[in-house]
Amino acid sequence: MSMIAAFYGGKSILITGATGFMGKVLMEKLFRTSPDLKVIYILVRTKAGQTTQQRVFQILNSKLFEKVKEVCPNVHEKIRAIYADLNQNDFAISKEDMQELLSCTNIIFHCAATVRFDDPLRHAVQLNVTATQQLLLMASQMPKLEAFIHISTAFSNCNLKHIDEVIYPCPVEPKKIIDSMEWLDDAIIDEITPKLIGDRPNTYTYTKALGEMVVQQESGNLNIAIIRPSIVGATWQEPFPGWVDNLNGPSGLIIAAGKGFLRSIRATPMAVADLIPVDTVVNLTLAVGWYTAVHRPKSTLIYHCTSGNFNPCNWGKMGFQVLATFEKVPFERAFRRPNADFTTNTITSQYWNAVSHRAPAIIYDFYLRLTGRKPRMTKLMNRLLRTVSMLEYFVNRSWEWSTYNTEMLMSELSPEDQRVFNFDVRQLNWLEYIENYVLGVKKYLLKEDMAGIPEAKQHLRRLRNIHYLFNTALFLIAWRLLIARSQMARNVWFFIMRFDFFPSGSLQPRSKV
Ligand SMILES: CCCCCCCCCCCCCCCCCCCCCCCCCCCC(=O)SCCNC(=O)CCNC(=O)[C@H](O)C(C)(C)COP(=O)(O)OP(=O)(O)OC[C@H]1O[C@@H](n2cnc3c(N)ncnc32)[C@H](O)[C@@H]1OP(=O)(O)O
Ligand SMILES: NC(=O)C1=CN([C@@H]2O[C@H](COP(=O)(O)OP(=O)(O)OC[C@H]3O[C@@H](n4cnc5c(N)ncnc54)[C@H](OP(=O)(O)O)[C@@H]3O)[C@@H](O)[C@H]2O)C=CC1
Repeated sequence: MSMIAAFYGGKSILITGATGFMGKVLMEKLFRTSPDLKVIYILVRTKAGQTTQQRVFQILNSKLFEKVKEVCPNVHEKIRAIYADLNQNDFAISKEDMQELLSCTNIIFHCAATVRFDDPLRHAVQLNVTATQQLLLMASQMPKLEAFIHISTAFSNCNLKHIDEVIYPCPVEPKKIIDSMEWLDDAIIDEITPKLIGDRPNTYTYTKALGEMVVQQESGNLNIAIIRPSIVGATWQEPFPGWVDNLNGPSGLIIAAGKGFLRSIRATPMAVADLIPVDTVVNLTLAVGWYTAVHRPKSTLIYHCTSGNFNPCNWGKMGFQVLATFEKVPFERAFRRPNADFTTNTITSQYWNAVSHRAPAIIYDFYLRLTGRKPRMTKLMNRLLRTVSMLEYFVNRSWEWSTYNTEMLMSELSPEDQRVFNFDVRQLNWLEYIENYVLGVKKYLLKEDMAGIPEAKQHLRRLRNIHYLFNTALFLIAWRLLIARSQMARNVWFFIMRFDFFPSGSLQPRSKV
C-alpha cells in the first residue's frame, strides 16, 4: 500500500492554479491515487466567457481525466471550485467560501503564477509575490493546515551557474517592491524594471525569486516546502505519455518547427536541455506534501526538480530527435518542410532570420495579396521571432542544480511509493520521451488525427517539389543575368557546354546512344 496515497485519503486540499498545465496533472494524480480524499478546493477565475463551473466541467470531461472517472466516479462531488481572482484583495473570495477554506484545509499546493516572460513588473509582482504573501496569510489562519507547498522555478536564480537548494536574497526586499508598486506609475516602473531585475532575463524569473523570499520571511510556524522544477514538458508516463496542453517552453517551438515556420534558432547544441516531464514534477510535489506534513522538517526545504544532473540530454540531441519524429509523423498543412537548424552566433542567426524567416513570409504575403487575401505571415513571423528571442537565453546556457533534498526524499520513500510516485528521471529514455512529446503536441495541442499522416506526407512532397522548382528557377534567372553581364561567366558557360555536348578533343557533337 502506498503511504503517500493513504496520507491524502480523507484530506481537504487547496490548489491554486488548478486550471493550469501543472495544476490539472496534479489534480488528476490526486484523484486517481487517493480517490478517498475528502475534497479538492480549487481557486478559479472566470475566463473567456466561461464560468468557474464550466471551466471545471471542461477539465473533468477532457481526455486527461478519463482514467480518473473509472477509479473515482464521483469526482464531480469531490471538487469544489471557488471563485477567486488572485489579483484582488482577499482574492475576491466570498466570506462563506473563505470561512470554509480557513476551517477545513489540510494541505495547500500553490501553483498559480504568471509564467509570461514579458509581463509588466507590476502584474508579475501582483501574482507571483503579493498573491503568495496573501495566501501565506490565509494559511496562517488555518488551524488544520499540515503543509504548504509552494511551486517556484529552478530558474528563479538563473543569474547563477551553480544553484543550491537554498533561497538567494534579492538586493531589494520584496516588501519594498510590493509597496512601491502601489504608488509608482507604470512609466516609472517600466524605467526601473531593468535595474531591478539586474542580470536575470525577465520579470518572471525575478518575481519568482521574490516569491521565494516572501515564503521564507512569512513562513511563521507553517510547514512549508518549495519545489523548483526546470522546464516542464509533456507527460512521461501518466496518465498516458505525451499529454500537453499549452504552448509554453518547448511545445510552441515544436509546433513552429513542425509547421515549417521556424527554420533556425540560436542555440548551443551541447548546452544541457533541462526538461522535466510534468508527471515527474507532480509525483515529487505529492511526495513533498506527504513528507513535509508527516516529518515536519525544522526549516523550509527546497527541492530541485531537474533532469540535468541525473540524466542529462542536450539541445542538439533533443532537436535532432524532434526532426526525426517529424519524418515519421509530420504535422498537417505545413508552411514549409520542417528543416530547422541551430546557429551558434548572432550574425549567422540574423542572416538566417532574414533569409529563412522574413523573406519567405514577405513572399507569401505578396502571394496572398495577389490572390486577394489578407496578408498575415509577416505578422506571425515577427511574433515567432519575438518568442524565440525570449527563449534563447535558456538554450544557450547550462546550469547545475544540487539535488541533495530531492535525493534524500527519494531514499525516504518505500519501494511502493517509489513506484507510484516515481520522480527518478534516471529511468527516462529521452529519445522515446521526445517522440511521444511530438506526438502529444500533434494530438492534444494541434488536435490532428493520425489518419491524416499520409496526406501530410503527400503535402510535404509537394512542398519539396515546389522548393526544387523555385531553387532551379532562381538559379537559372541568376545565371542568365550573369551571362548577360559578364564575359567571364560566358566563357565558363561555353566551356561547360563544350564538355557536355562534344566528345573530348573534338568539335563534333557527342552521339546520343
Ligand atoms: C546539432 C544538430 C542539431 C539538429 C537540429 C536542430 C533542429 C532544431 C529543431 C527545433 C525544434 C524545437 C525543439 C526544441 C527547441 C528548443 C526549445 C527551447 C525552449 C526553451 C524554453 C525555456 C523556458 C524555460 C524558462 C523557465 C521555465 C519556467 O519556469 S516558466 C514556463 C515557461 N514559460 C513560458 O514558456 C512562457 C513563454 N511565453 C511568453 O512569455 C509569451 O507567450 C510570449 C512573450 C512568448 C508571447 O507573448 P505575446 O503577447 O506575443 O503572445 P501571446 O498572446 O502569449 O500569444 C500569441 C500567439 O503566440 C502563441 N504562443 C504563445 N506562447 C508561445 C510559445 N512559447 N511558442 C510559440 N508560440 C507561442 C499563442 O498561442 C498565440 O497564438 P494565437 O492565439 O494563434 O495568436
Ligand atoms: N511550465 C513550466 O515550464 C514551469 C512552471 N513552473 C511553475 O509551475 C507553476 C505552474 O505553472 P504552469 O501550470 O505551467 O502555468 P500555467 O500558466 O499553465 O497556469 C497558471 C495557473 O495560474 C492561474 N492564475 C493566473 N493568474 C491568476 C489569477 N489572477 N487568479 C487566479 N488564478 C490565476 C491560471 O489560471 P487561468 O487558467 O484562469 O489563467 C492557471 O491555473 C507556476 O508556479 C510556474 O511558475 C516552474 C517551472 C517551469
